[in-house]
Amino acid sequence: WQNVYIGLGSNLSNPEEQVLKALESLKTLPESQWVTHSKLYFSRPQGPQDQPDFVNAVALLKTRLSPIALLDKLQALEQSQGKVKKRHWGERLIDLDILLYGNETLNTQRLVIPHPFMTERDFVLLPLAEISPDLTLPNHSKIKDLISELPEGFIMSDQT
Ligand SMILES: CC1(C)Nc2nc(N)[nH]c(=O)c2N=C1O
Repeated sequence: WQNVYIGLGSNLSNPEEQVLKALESLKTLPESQWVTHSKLYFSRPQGPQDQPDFVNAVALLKTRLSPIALLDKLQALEQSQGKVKKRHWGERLIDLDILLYGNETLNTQRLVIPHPFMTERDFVLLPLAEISPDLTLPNHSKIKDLISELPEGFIMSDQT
């Protein structure tokens, strides 16, 4: 079994509900075991600012699915939830990203693991640190150190 961390994000159509719904559907993935999920984090958009605030979370599962098989399942979940992605880095109904897959690295057209932008995203690093404070990345960088090196924060609040 491999530990896999999934990043969730939404900023359309009641984002909190979209993230909670996606968390429930992650529990139904085949060949996988649900472990835990972070609180929900509310943040200003990173990148294009002309879009609504985001709700983000991170889930931890154990899976026997290969990275690509998992990606296919996550993309199917996004579609079934009604993923509406108008423009690149624009608003979206739900995003499910593979952040980490065990200690593996992958660089293919469809999938790059660890997620290429995760190290400069507080809305990924903070929920990750909440569920796995001592996590280190395949390149041996520690989540705690990455958090201390972050530029200004986007997080406004997390779910109390
Ligand atoms: C548009 C872009 C880059 N910015 C984001 N900004 C925040 N706060 N949360 C996200 O999930 C997110 N996702 C993105 O893809």
